[in-house]
Amino acid sequence: MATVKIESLSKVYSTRDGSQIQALQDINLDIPDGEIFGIIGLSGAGKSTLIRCINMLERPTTGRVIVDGRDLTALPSKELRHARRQIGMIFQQFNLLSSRTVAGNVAFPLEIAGIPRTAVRQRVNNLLDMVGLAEKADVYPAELSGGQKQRVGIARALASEPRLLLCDEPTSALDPQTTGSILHLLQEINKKLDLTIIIITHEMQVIKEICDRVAVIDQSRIVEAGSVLDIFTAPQTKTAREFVKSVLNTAIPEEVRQNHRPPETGESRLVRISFIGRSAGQPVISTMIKEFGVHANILFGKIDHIKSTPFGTLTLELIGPPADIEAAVGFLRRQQLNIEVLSENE
Ligand SMILES: Nc1ncnc2c1ncn2[C@@H]1O[C@H](COP(=O)(O)OP(=O)(O)OP(=O)(O)O)[C@@H](O)[C@H]1O
Repeated sequence: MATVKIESLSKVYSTRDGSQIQALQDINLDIPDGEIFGIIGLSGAGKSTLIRCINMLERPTTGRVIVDGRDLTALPSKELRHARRQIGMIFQQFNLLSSRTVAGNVAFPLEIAGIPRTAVRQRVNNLLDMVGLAEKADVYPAELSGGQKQRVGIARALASEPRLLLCDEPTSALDPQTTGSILHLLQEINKKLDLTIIIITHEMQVIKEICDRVAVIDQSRIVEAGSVLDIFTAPQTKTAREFVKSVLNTAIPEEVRQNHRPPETGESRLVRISFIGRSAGQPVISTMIKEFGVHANILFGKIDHIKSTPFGTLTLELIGPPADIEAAVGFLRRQQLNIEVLSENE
C-alpha cells in the first residue's frame, strides 16, 4: 500500500518551435492507502502527463509528488530509481517485449534488479498463477489475445512487489467483456496485495466498476473530485455530467416520451429521483401521494451498480394543482434523495 499526495503540480512542455504548452495546472490530490483512484478526462486533458509525473517519467515543472511521505521531485537520481521500483505501471498498448516469452517478460524487471535465477522462476510462476496465465508461460506475446497481453503486463508490473500500481488506459484497447475481466483482476489484486491503484481513463465505465474515488480532469485542471457515488449522483460540472450521462442513461426513452400525454386536468411536472444503496423509493412515494394529494405516474425506472452499490433512478410525472406539486417536490427534496425537476426533453 502507498499514499500519494500531489501538491500544486504543474507541467509545461516546451515545443521545438519555441511555444509552450501548459499540460497540467495546479493539480492537488490526496490518495490514501489501498484505494483505487480514477482520473478521467477527454483526449488532451492531461491524463497521461499526470500519471507520468507521478512516477517521474515526466518531471513536473513545479509542485511535488509525495509517495509514502517521500517527495519524489526532491530525490537524487539513485534514490529516485529505488523509489520507482515501488511503483508498477501498466499501459494501454501493453508494451511487452515481443522477443521474450510470457515468463521472460515477467522475469525481465527481476533480472535487471539482479534477483537470483531460482527466486525469479518461483516469483514468475506465482505471478502467472495470480493472473491466470500459468499455462502460457512459454508462449510469445504475438500468440496472446489483448486481454492475455494485459495480464502479462500486470504480472510484470507486480514482479518488483510495488506498493503503488499506475494504470495508463489499461482497458482502452480491449473489448467490453475482456475489459470486465481485467478490471475484475485489478480489483482482486487491490484487495489481495493491499495495493494502491491509480487508473487514468476516458471511459466512465471503468470508474463506475472499480474506483472508490475519482478526479475529473479538463483542459489541464482537476475540475471535480470526490467519491464515485457522489460524482455519479450529483455531478457538479458539465464535464462530469457528460461522463456520467455516457454510462448512466437516465433519459426518458423516446417511445415513452412519444406515448406520453399531458394530464386532462391539473398541472404536471417531471421529477427524476436518484437513490443509493437499499433505500427504495416506494415508501417515500406513497407517503408523498397520501400527504400532498398529488398523483404520481411512473414513466421510467432503472437500477444500476456503482462498484457494488445499487444505484437507482425513477422518473415520475407528478399531477395536481401547482401548489400541491410544489409541496410534494419540497417533501421529496427533504428525504435525502437526489431530486431533479426535468424539462420535457430531459
Ligand atoms: N512531450 C510533449 N511535448 C509537447 N506537448 C505535449 C507532450 N506530451 C503531451 N503534450 C500536450 O499536453 C497536453 C496533454 O496531453 P496528455 O497526453 O497528457 O493528454 P491525455 O489526456 O493523456 O490525452 P490522450 O487521452 O489523448 O492520451 C496536450 O495538449 C498534448 O498535446
